[in-house]
Amino acid sequence: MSNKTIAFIGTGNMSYAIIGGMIKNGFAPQSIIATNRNQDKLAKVAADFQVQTTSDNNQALRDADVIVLSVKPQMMAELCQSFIDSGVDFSDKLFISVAAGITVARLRAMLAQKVKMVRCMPNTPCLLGRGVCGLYGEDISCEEREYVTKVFSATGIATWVEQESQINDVIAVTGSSPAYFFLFMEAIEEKAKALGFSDEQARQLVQQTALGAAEMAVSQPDISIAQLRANVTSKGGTTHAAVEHLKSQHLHSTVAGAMDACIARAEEMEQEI
Ligand SMILES: NC(=O)C1=CN([C@@H]2O[C@H](COP(=O)(O)OP(=O)(O)OC[C@H]3O[C@@H](n4cnc5c(N)ncnc54)[C@H](O)[C@@H]3O)[C@@H](O)[C@H]2O)C=CC1
Ligand SMILES: O=C(O)[C@@H]1CCC=N1
Repeated sequence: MSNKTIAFIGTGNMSYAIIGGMIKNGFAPQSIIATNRNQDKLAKVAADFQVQTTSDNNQALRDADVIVLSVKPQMMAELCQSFIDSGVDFSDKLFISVAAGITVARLRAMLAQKVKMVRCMPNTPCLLGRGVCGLYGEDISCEEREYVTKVFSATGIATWVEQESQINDVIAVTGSSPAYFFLFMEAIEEKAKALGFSDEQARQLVQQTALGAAEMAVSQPDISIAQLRANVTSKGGTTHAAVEHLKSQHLHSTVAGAMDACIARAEEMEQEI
């Protein structure tokens, strides 16, 4: 299975990141096909990673053993219908969907076949090999599970969940959460500029601090994140004042509410799409 060809159908932000992680971690470019309707996007992925590219999804469907469905959820039904219309026999292919809010049952209905199916919930740091992917599979062999684990381990941490509903929890915890961190960084950057730092300084200061904080957590797994925060917080000092303000504004419940909203939206999409 590890010699298989894998095709990414709709290579936008997310698939570009997964392909980048795979290439960085030793997957052969010739074993990867990227498709897109947009020629500029195909040219970029070809130039950056030397993978095969085509705007012909049906050709990719025919040539690959593993098909990664990575268009926006709203485009999925149309894409699946085009596969059916192509006449290509895809009954024995392994499908992987990275789409939020579309269940295995719905994907199989769209493809009009009970295909082997994995749902994967990745995040964009896959590009750097620092991603997290939640995985859930139905009717896949041990060998296929191993292959999928190998692909997504190349992009960071890959973890299987037992229940499909847990994929929505993964979206809230890791799929969408890079955006929460970026939003926090944006807020600090904006205030740094208001305090008079240049755009370049503000960007450098915020990104280096975010990186440093993340590396502190990663390099000291025995120290809780709460303790790392406490270590910055001198009694009666400046950080204490800042943290108390954030707490008074209900930061924890705001974040929990955001994650609940994320899950609720995924559940809503499951009904809509
Ligand atoms: N961006 C993210 O952080 C994450 C995205 N996802 C999922 O990944 C999927 C893709 O999201 P993004 O990459 O952000 O979107 P995107 O819009 O960047 O990429 C989708 C690409 O598909 C292309 N496309 C659309 N229809 C096509 C067709 N019929 N044939 C060939 N190409 C076609 C578009 O030109 C576009 O470049 C979504 O289903 C989303 O739920 C999952 C986890 C994280
Ligand atoms: O916003 C979205 O719907 C996708 C899924 C997780 C991250 N981006």
